[in-house]
Amino acid sequence: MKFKLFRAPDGSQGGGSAPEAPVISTPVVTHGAGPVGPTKISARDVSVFYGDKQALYDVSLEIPDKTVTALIGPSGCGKSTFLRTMNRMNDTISHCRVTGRIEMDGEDINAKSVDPVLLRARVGMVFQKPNPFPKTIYENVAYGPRIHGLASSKGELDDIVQISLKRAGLWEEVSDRLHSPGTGLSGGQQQRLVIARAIAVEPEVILMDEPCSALDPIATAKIEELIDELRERYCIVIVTHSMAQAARVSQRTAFFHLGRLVETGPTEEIFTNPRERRTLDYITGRFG
Ligand SMILES: Nc1ncnc2c1ncn2[C@@H]1O[C@H](COP(=O)(O)OP(=O)(O)OP(=O)(O)O)[C@@H](O)[C@H]1O
Repeated sequence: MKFKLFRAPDGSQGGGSAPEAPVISTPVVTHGAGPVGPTKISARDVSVFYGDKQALYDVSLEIPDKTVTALIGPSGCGKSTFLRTMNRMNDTISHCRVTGRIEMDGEDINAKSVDPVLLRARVGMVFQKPNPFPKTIYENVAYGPRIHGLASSKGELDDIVQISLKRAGLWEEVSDRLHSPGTGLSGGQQQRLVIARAIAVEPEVILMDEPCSALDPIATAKIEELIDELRERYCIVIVTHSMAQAARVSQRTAFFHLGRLVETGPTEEIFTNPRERRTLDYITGRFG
């Protein structure tokens, strides 16, 4: 599989001169050696505007299946904006306009025929702050399958709830209190509950927007382990401010700066031998 970094017609993506190798002397632990899947999502020349203000400029990026892709870059560079284009969450912001093309499995996700609610079931999202519904643990997970008609009986729904909680690594901790409020769980457990909720509607892609930033180191480690397990089954895209986290959990990394995609590639390469000076400066903490 060959991954391309498409450049804007004026060649402006990237910019700056390539740094000289070797660039980093400290060892970086990555899962980057594993194979990546075929392209799941393909973004071409995607620009996003909030009113008159342009937040993303001609971003073109191929996102592989069965792989964790990390989006990194300084605050305000457009990571979350780009993440939201992949399940049309930007549609919910009235002054937001998206141009360019985003395909999932070769289909234009912005086509008139695509129902955004169904798209968001296929492309689930996990936010920074765990946001369980004010319902029981069981109902948090059962809600989506029920409204999408995925279970034909109570028994089937019970199975979906159990499988989803197991895949999210939470079953052991909650199997004896499924009918207690989801909001009564710890922050890390709530985040895994939210992941179970996303999994329950059989998504193909899971978008994660800084999913560990509200969690302590132990809960963070559990979520990172879970992400590593989930990648066998799903296409995962994670926005993170933590270089260490990007290096630990992802196989591909895309570095954004000032609304542009500067560089993308295998995580190990981005962290040890980036092509662009700006990437090097960011990962070595010179800005951001
Ligand atoms: N709803 C919105 N309305 C107007 N401007 C917005 C909105 N959301 C984001 N922006 C602007 O778009 C730009 C990109 O923001 P975005 O949140 O995508 O960046 P980010 O890289 O995810 O930042 P952070 O790491 O701080 O979350 C910023 O200038 C931000 O102020």
